[in-house]
Amino acid sequence: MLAPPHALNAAYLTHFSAEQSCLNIEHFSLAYAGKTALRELTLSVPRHRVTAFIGPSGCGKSTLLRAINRLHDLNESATHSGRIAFEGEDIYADDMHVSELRRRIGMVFQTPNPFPMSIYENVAFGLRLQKRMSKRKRDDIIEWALTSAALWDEVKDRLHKSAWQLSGGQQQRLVIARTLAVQPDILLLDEPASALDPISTLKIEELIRNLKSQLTLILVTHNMQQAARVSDYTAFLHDGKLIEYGPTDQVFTNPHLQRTEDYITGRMI
Ligand SMILES: Nc1ncnc2c1ncn2[C@@H]1O[C@H](COP(=O)(O)OP(=O)(O)OP(=O)(O)O)[C@@H](O)[C@H]1O
Repeated sequence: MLAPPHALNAAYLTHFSAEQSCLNIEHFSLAYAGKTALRELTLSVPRHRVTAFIGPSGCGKSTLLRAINRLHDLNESATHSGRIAFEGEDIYADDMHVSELRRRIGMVFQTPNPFPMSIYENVAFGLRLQKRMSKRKRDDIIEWALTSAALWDEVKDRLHKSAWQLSGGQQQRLVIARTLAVQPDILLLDEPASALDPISTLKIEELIRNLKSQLTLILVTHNMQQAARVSDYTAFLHDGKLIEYGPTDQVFTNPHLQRTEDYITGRMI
């Protein structure tokens, strides 16, 4: 059991201790071509929990998620200050191994993006980098990843068929399986169900709830019901700032701040 969060720096900004959290964002700011997108964010993310980032369009949710995965590295206009520490290590340190960081912190995007290859090869993709792995071991991991992504039963008889023959919802679960196969510690999900039908969306939500026994999840969503259904903690961002952060039940039923309530009840879009 996770101990209750402690050391609140303000009643509406929950803070987790170093033992409770795997990711610590400290005074992190980011600008695109000098235009500020994130302002002095300080936030810690608890292990084996689902944390939702919510807020109006343009508030910086995806920018923050991409910063955690160092996806701004190739964008010369993006500049940042402050620190993001993963298990105590500064992810922007000069000696950080970025591909290893991205193995340990996987990311799934809004639109399913399976590679143009078979279902099996999609999940095997990251494992092929580990040259010494036997086929038997690789097959076991592929079955485990597809089972964890709640897809195994639907694809076990057609593993060598093209991934593009799957439905959109199945493709998104395949992408999650591909990410899980390399055994990340954190899974970042950027509106993973927004392109899917309601039934596929519910499957992804169930999957998210089940996966937290294995890893830590961070979910960006526009869908308030989805955040309420799947997350344990919710961070509300507005205009690049962290406004309120706390247990999802509390943020949704009894928020501390009027601005949070206005957003959750649809009075602020
Ligand atoms: N690559 C980029 N170059 C320049 N500005 C960007 C870039 N990406 C995002 N922005 C700007 O940064 C701000 C935050 O955008 P971001 O996409 O992170 O917000 P968001 O909360 O995820 O929005 P949405 O919910 O609409 O996806 C916005 O003003 C956006 O226009």
